[in-house]
Amino acid sequence: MDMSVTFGDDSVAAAAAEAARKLAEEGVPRALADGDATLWGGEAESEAAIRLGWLSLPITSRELLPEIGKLVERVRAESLEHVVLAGMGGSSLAPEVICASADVPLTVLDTTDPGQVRRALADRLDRTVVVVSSKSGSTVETDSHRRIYEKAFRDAGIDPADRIVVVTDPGSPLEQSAIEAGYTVILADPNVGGRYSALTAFGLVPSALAGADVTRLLDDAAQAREQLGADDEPGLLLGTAIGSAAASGRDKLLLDDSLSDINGLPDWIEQLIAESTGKQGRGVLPVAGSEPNEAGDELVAGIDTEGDIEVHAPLGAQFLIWEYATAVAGRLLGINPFDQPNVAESKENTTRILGEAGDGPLPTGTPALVDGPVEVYGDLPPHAKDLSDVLTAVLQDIPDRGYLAILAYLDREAAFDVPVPPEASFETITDIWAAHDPASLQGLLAIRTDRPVTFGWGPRYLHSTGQYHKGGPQNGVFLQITGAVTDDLDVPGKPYTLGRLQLAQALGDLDALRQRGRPAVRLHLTDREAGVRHLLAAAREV
Ligand SMILES: O=P(O)(O)OC[C@H]1O[C@H](O)[C@H](O)[C@@H](O)[C@@H]1O
Repeated sequence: MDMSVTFGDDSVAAAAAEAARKLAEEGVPRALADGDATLWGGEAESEAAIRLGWLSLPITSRELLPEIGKLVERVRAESLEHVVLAGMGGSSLAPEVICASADVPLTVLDTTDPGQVRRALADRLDRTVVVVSSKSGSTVETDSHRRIYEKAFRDAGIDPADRIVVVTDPGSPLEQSAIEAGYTVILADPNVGGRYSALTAFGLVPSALAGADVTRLLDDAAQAREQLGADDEPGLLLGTAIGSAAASGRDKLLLDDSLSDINGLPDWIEQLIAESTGKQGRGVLPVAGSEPNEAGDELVAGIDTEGDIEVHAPLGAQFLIWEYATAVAGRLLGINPFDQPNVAESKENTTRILGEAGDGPLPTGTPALVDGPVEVYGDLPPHAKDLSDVLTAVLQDIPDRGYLAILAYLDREAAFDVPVPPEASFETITDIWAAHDPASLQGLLAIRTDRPVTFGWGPRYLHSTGQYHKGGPQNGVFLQITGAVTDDLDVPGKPYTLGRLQLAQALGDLDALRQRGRPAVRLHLTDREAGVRHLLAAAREV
């Protein structure tokens, strides 16, 4: 099995080797492989002591395989072929990449967009099994999905207990309610944090149900594990490369997987790196979905692809290598790589906003400008007369060494619903999709600045890069996009609809960013499809 970290940039290689040599002198690689919780300082120790279980998962998770095997058999016997995963951040990013790489279908719900959830509900409900995954058991999005599916099943005369599988930590409120409801419950290893949980039940259960070979994943990870602790091991070199580059100012980590057979790993790495390092005004900004632009603060990590650093390994091994690397980089950066101290800020704001609004409208404020189907909220320069001016102003606002984050609280799949001509070539079809996809904004704005431009779907990013946005360096500029909801969805047992929760989440994060003095503009699409087209057209004019 090819498993290596190599370097396309000699200076990065030299700095990584030097940092690795120093760590080896201190005995760090071995100590980390053995699960030493003291490596990140006294303040981090108590958390680290219950967060290093990922080091042994390639072995310990094998114990889950018989239980998972039985579940897969039952689900197959009942012809439940549509696997839906409700889970945020660490509870869905790994299964998403595992299934995409294995080319098996998995519907991931990590959204509060009513349209996106409705689409999943409308798809083969009679043959759907839903995995409700939440480590804490209290994540609002996942709780909402569970409630919505329970009702949908009941309305269709299906017993939810036959269709809902819960993955959670022992003792969580979800474990309790799931047992009471008679659901199948698979418990995860509580000594592993969400973003390190790819090889726990959180990664394995939905992936196995969808048809991925999870034994192979553990086998590949086990091979990577055998090397941990050695002085020239891939995870150590990757971690020292990332940590030493960041210390010398190359703290934007561009993730390039364009030549890899692994599908979508950057989205998983993004959470791992952003939540682990982005705190105390420090951190490494992961950038997924963007071309290298050779800015001085950029470091390109290629996954089976050329880069300043290149990581070659099968997926199971990639997980472990990146986790070990992140723990190493955390030590070099002087941060605790196992907490996420600023994620809660936006959640608390959302709860407050919903509570204060009661039944009334949410506090959206008044638009500073309206351009066709797009309302603009935020402080704009006086000369801004239309959307192109707004985008220009936003780009000009990015400080030296800063970045732009586009945050879209929209339906991630809406672009694929746009009708295409029956005889259209694949190229034409992808062009049509791109013309309706809010994510196209990333590329359109990236070519107009030498600063990194990131793109995140809300509320998904709140559980990933959201930590870095708030806890990392004070150099981000934020462009949030929200949209009018035409067909909302009730959240059974809750006073809000999904659409109202989605908007409150956007407003909650906007508040958290502004409270920290981060420049943030919100664009609201009063007609989503027309709004996206208008926005992309405006970006082309910048
Ligand atoms: O698995 P859950 O407890 O539902 O948590 C899902 C996600 O929520 C939080 O926002 C954390 O910051 C993430 O690290 C975590 O992966």
